[in-house]
Amino acid sequence: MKTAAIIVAAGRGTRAGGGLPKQWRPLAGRRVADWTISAFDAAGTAPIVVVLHPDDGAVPLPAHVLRATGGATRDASVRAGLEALAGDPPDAVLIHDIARPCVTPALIARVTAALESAEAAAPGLPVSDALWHGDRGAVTGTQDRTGLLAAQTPQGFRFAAIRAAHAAHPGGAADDVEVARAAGLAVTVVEGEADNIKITGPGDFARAERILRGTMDQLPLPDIRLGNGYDVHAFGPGDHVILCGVRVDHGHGLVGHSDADVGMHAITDALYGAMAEGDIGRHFPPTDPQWKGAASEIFLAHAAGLARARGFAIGNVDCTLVCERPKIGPHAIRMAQEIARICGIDGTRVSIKATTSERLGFTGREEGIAALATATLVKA
Ligand SMILES: Nc1ccn([C@@H]2O[C@H](COP(=O)(O)OP(=O)(O)OP(=O)(O)O)[C@@H](O)[C@H]2O)c(=O)n1
Ligand SMILES: C[C@](O)(CO)[C@H](O)COP(=O)(O)O
Repeated sequence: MKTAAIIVAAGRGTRAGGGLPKQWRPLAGRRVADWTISAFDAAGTAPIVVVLHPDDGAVPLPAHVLRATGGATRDASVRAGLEALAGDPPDAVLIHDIARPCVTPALIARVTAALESAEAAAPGLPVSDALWHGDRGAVTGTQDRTGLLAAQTPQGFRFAAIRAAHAAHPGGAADDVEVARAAGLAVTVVEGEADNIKITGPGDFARAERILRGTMDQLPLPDIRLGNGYDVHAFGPGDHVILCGVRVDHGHGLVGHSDADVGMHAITDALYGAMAEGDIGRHFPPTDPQWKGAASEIFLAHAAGLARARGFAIGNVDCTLVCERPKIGPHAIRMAQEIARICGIDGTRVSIKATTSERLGFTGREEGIAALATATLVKA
């Protein structure tokens, strides 16, 4: 069943105060809105429509999120979200307040699952406090709480049914369950979550922050590995060198069993090192004639593939080439692009730089080139 989400975000958050509408205020390191949207991403709900106030049209949102312009009331904003989806209608839709950033993917999944057999489903929690009527600071009566539930979002519906229900409703509903019931839809109650609070007043930010930070503490730490690599190749006869996959004209070539790409070898060894998998020599023995003159891309692609197979993403690669000549600067960007292509990562994660050794040592005497590399591997 294709289940979309409408996240209503066109309110001004007047009760929360603070100058900025509450959905754009910071909370535990990101905006309130980012927490809410990422919970739906984590639950695999797509597409997601965020309904914005006309003044917020330019607010940054993740690229995959659809935008709609809301109205003067919550139900008008929901209708705008429904119309934004109507061109390519989903089977079902979850309607959620952006002001509930502590919603969990598990709750979203419960509501979604309930829609397999119900025309509408929404989270509710039995009211656990006693209820009073009050007037000007005085209790004027009590209210029996038997059968009372506190209503939460996301509230889920078959798309065509809730669109028709909203079209027929005169407006002024507290939530979409009220609209659905007015149209005669049966609504199944799904167990809500006490932490799925709606940020309403100024004090709710601290409470939501405590909830979210608690969630973050329970997340397993990412598995981060760091590897280094070092390689040297001597100059020999020739008219070019291959460095990080790029041919560079030079008065000498580099001597080696393979194409002698010293930079790519150092990077490959950094990846193997991060996995405690030895070095190139272990995987591609120099005594094996099949690797004679081989393009070093084969080695790097193997190390990157092994990392992927073990569930690691390459976080970044940093390589320093040590030589007086050839000059690396004019080729560094192309080298980084080539390494990124072979590793299957974004070019911004690769750095290729160079230094001379101030004419000292074998690199200073231009007898060869050395390369050092560092790479990180990350498993979430
Ligand atoms: N015209 C409106 C009013 C409300 N909402 C959304 O409906 C949700 C629940 O509303 P509420 O918590 O009352 O938010 P605000 O209207 O922003 O708050 P306030 O009443 O304090 O101004 C929020 O995600 C809010 O952005 C909306 O999309 N369009
Ligand atoms: C939709 C809702 O969050 C369900 O509890 C609630 O009705 C929104 O209330 P508000 O009056 O817009 O704050």
